[in-house]
Amino acid sequence: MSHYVIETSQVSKSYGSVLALDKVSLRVREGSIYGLIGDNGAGKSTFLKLLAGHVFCTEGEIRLFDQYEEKELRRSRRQMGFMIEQPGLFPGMSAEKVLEYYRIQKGVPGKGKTEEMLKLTGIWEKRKCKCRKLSMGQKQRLGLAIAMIGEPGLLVLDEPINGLDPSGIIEFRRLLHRLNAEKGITILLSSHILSELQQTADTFGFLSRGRLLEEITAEDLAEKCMDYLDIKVSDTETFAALLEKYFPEEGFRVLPEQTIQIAHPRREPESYSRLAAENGLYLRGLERKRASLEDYYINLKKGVRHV
Ligand SMILES: Nc1ncnc2c1ncn2[C@@H]1O[C@H](COP(=O)(O)OP(=O)(O)OP(=O)(O)O)[C@@H](O)[C@H]1O
Repeated sequence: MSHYVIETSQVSKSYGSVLALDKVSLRVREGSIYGLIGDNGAGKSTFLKLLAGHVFCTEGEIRLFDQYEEKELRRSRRQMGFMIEQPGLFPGMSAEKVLEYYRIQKGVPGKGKTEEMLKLTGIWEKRKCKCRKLSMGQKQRLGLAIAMIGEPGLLVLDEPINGLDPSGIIEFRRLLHRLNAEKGITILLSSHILSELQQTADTFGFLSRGRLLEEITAEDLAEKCMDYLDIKVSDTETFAALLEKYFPEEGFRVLPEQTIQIAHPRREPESYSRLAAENGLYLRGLERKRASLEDYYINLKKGVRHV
């Protein structure tokens, strides 16, 4: 049975007259990498700050590791690592000293932890470098090391890939996958870079204007963001039989108007038209349709239902 480390129920947050979050009920399964997707101002940071206890909700309930009372929530947060807003990186201090400062501040025993985290996050080589001289990517890594220093079971990262160059993004993504796979850490991260989240997360939550429009697993999303080929053919029954015989691994369904739809086609469109022509069938049309995560999100915001 799935166990959820984060569960919010009908959580709302207003800043004066601005309703930043509107009845958000969201669940993060233990062991997952959850991507919170939303445009600028959608409420992502506010949601993550609520989890961190930096701001409080005006309505609703938050559960962290099954706890919901304020005192217990504070205890739960000690099992969490946060990278929300830039952590205080003292410009004149070395990366190692800064991490050591946070280790002591968090009461984590053993100087060896600092070394371990510097190595784990890939900035060991830069440990003597002053923070002001670190690149953006190195600062992000140090930020992650700070979030990781208490060996949390759950990481909450707000736009962690912001400002990283393409290779930095790839490296950071690999690092997150490693932390998830090898250390079993659950990760909740936000981003407005959809294509990147698509490669990182296994579950998605779409936030728009403070409302959670949908939660969906990567599997279901892949199904809905489908890549398919619509083939209009003179005789669908015969063509279906040909597909079964010659291309048995293709998944297809027969639609109205003499159309056969192939999901995730494995061949180039010409292969299908050739199959039809060689067997005396007349091809009336062939159309490839693809929907990206971007398309999906845009349609979701417009209220378009996906089936
Ligand atoms: N401290 C604050 N005081 C007043 N309004 C705020 C405050 N913080 C956020 N807001 C408003 O709440 C809404 C949600 O903001 P939030 O920062 O949570 O969005 P976001 O999805 O993280 O956006 P971005 O991607 O731009 O960081 C916005 O309309 C914003 O202007």
